[in-house]
Amino acid sequence: MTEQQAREEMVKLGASFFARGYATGSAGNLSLLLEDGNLLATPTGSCLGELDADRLSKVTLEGEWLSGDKPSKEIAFHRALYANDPDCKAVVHLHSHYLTALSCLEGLDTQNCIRPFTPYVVMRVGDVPVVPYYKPGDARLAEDLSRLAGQYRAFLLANHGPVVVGKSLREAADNTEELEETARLMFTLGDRAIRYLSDSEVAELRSR
Ligand SMILES: O=C(O)[C@@H](O)C(=O)COP(=O)(O)O
Ligand SMILES: [Zn+2]
Repeated sequence: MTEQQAREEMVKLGASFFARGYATGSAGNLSLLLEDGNLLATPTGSCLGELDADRLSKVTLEGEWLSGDKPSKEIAFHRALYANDPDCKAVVHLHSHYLTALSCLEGLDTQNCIRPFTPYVVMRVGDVPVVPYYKPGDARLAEDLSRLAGQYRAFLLANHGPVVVGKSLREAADNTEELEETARLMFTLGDRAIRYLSDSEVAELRSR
């Protein structure tokens, strides 16, 4: 994919998230690894529904701002994921409604906050660890994600929202949506008794 195609893909997916209510206001940020080894990221304060392909931020993996508008305040945690996960080619962070609601609950299993009850989330994402609460932009988000990177495809920032990696921005976006729909199902099911997938059913999905 050329840099221009990557820019257009980011604009298109940002607009799609926004149009369907997965992103609101200026919350959330996206990034992807360009073929030249640099990162393309959404500018800080930008609305995902109104990104401008020519004003997207270009930064090095070391964090030097090369061109475009000032990068997201979360660029450090995006960089931490690329640096520590060779399969990570794109990152999506949203404040999507149900995952953010989930991130505010007490007593989450911090190793995996989404106990599997449908197959697709296991097949596409797997376990989702919880990163403790730090204020947005805090360097500790990058430190914690550095340690978890490479072992997981998605993370839930406590009292904040999801962070999802992918081999492409499209894959990261699709997986974010799958997680958001799973969180929505959790709230829909509420206190009803759920038949969770058994360990062997989960293992079968993981070994495909
Ligand atoms: O929650 C926050 O403030 C950030 O994590 C965020 O979602 C938007 O920050 P920018 O990417 O700097 O606009
Ligand atoms: Zn955020």
